[in-house]
Amino acid sequence: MSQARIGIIGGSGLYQMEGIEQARGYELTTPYGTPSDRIVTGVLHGAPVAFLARHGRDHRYLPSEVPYRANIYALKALGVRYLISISAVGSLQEPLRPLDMVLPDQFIDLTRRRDSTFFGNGAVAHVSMAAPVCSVLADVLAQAVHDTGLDNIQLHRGGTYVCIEGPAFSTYAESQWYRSIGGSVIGMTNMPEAKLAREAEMAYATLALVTDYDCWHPREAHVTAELAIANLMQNAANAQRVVSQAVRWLALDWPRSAAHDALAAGLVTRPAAMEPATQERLGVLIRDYL
Ligand SMILES: CSC[C@H]1O[C@H](OP(=O)(O)O)[C@H](O)[C@@H]1O
Ligand SMILES: Nc1ncnc2[nH]cnc12
Repeated sequence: MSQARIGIIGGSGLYQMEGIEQARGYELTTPYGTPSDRIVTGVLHGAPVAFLARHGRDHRYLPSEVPYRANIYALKALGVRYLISISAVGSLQEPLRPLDMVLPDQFIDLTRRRDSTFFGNGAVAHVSMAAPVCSVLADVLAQAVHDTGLDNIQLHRGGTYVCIEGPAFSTYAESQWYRSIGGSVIGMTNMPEAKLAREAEMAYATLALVTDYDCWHPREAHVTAELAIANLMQNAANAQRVVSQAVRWLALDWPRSAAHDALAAGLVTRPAAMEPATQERLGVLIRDYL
């Protein structure tokens, strides 16, 4: 199987990645089920990458239905160590305007019915999520936005992504509450994705594309899926240019990330003490600790 060190997960409106050479599709199955779609590996700007459409290329999975564990496991099996997530988000703060880009550095997980760990069944791990985004990867993305010279697009470094269960958008009262607890942007997918990426020891960062003002703003239209996807489409080409520049930077020196050793401090159960079936299920995730 080809090795891809950089993973790219495309969200709503971004179902394929332009410019991947020597492209090859993998239909994988994992101990955690089947990923959202085939994974396309190849070479982007000289770097080995793997692309996956989070909701499937025909957008068939609700945020609650996305097989997050299978997605991350399959990317890990392909060799991914850096994971760039691209997501449509609503803005919870006036200065974050539709068509702006945001690199969130925190998450508030308000999801309720998703599998958010690979562990369990005789294997315990508690990874740190104090700094859920890899700052090195976020720096690379920021540099890439700068290099790409997107003059009319503003980039905001940092901010808190509030992840709701969905699929309905928020009520006005909820939207105001998320603002009051410090939310910058809102979406439905980055949790548990970011937690699972940390368990899989991948450096994770989200390039968030603002599509709307959710429903709190006194003068702006309330979000609809149509509005969000239309605005995302306007920005999809820009996002692809940013990602393709970022992978070029990453491949220059493959920077180390604290996330690459997340299980060194997080894994509580010694792999030798795990049942063989549990060891096998965790597979590539604990390979370095056997
Ligand atoms: C179609 S708008 C709502 C939808 O878009 C975002 O998904 P993604 O992060 O995959 O771009 C949001 O979280 C919702 O799933
Ligand atoms: N307002 C919003 N709420 C949740 N997810 C979103 N994705 C894009 N806009 C959103």
